[in-house]
Amino acid sequence: MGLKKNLTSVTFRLIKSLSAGRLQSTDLHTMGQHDFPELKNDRLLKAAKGEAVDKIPVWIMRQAGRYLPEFREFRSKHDFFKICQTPELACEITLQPIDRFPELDASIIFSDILVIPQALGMTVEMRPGVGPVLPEPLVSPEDLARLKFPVDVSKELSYVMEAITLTRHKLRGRVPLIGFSGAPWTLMGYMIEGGGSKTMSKSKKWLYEHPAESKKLLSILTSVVSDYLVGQAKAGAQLLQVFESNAEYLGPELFNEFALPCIRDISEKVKRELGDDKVPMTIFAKGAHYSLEELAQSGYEVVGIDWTVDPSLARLKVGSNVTLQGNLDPCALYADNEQLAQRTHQMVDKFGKQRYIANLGHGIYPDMDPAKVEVFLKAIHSH
Ligand SMILES: Cc1c2[nH]c(c1CCC(=O)O)Cc1[nH]c(c(CCC(=O)O)c1C)Cc1[nH]c(c(CCC(=O)O)c1C)Cc1[nH]c(c(C)c1CCC(=O)O)C2
Repeated sequence: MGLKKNLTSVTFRLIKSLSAGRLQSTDLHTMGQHDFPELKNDRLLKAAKGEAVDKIPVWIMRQAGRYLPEFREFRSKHDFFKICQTPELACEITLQPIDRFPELDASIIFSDILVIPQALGMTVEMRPGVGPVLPEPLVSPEDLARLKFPVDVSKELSYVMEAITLTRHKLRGRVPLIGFSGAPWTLMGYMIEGGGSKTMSKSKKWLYEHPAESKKLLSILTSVVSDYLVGQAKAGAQLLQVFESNAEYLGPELFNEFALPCIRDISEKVKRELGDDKVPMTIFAKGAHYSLEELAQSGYEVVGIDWTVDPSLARLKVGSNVTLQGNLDPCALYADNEQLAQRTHQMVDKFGKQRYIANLGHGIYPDMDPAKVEVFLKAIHSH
């Protein structure tokens, strides 16, 4: 019943986009909610569920981005968040790496983790050469009153749901579509620091100085992130990845007290809400090598690891009930082709072919030669 209502409202918004001239009429014809094109490449989903695969599935974090000349060309004409907010622009960027690299086994919707602080009423700008800036960060717990909560994500972030539905159609079943969100602690960090930070000391200060208010903020974020992920799955995302990119600033104690409970709550809420329409979920907590055992027990089918973690040790820690994802050093793509292929093969040897999704250990760097991506992808598939 809830699902039906949600789908109807997504379709309604697509029709509104059409009448506003944002979509072509041909888009609407192919947009029946229950007739997505049949998936032709299900390696990613099979590996996530622990089923055998013919080849190791591979994709790349930040695969749609500045290392692609076609992205830079597109970006020179459009504002970053304008792309995120315009379904057909987000769709076009999502498809760029898929069109270029036939070896990719997954697409990830073009967006950003910082659309959540925006939905909560905060201003976020993407400044060239700087990265994201939140000009009015949360300074003290009184600032929590500034957040617009509760928030109806199906309204505030409807553009992401529309982009997902449109992209599922435009992919024509070539590969599955991944939806994503930032995890609460990582989002809290940006909201307090006002952007990136080398230490996260302002947001860590909150954890020590205002633990109850920190938990309140984290619980607001947990609720919004859960609704957001449910909405993405209903709109057509076939796997959901949660990015806890700032786990590296916490040690096991702070992580277990503040970040992990939210990560657990999110998988539980999302799975409960989706019921029979559940999709596999991935947790990527960058730098949380100290918590791999706990992460493997936190309700996610896939645990992503960064490049500092040895794959064999990670497997020992997580056991055999989860799929591992990762973890080539993004800088290994600067090596010559032969060395890159060799290092990629060594990595796969350590992970093994079962319950494994190949990726880099973090996002690809903007100055990377796209030809190196092809070497990496081919080395995975030829293994
Ligand atoms: C921490 C984080 C952010 N955003 C994201 C994370 C988690 C993953 C990670 O740890 O890298 C996630 C993200 N951001 C982007 C995607 C798109 C999908 C994809 O992976 O292809 C995804 C999955 C686009 C983007 N997000 C951003 C760009 C580049 C901005 C530009 O085009 O000017 C892209 C393509 C900007 C961004 N957005 C963010 C930062 C710190 C930056 C600046 C750093 C940088 O420039 O790479 C916040």
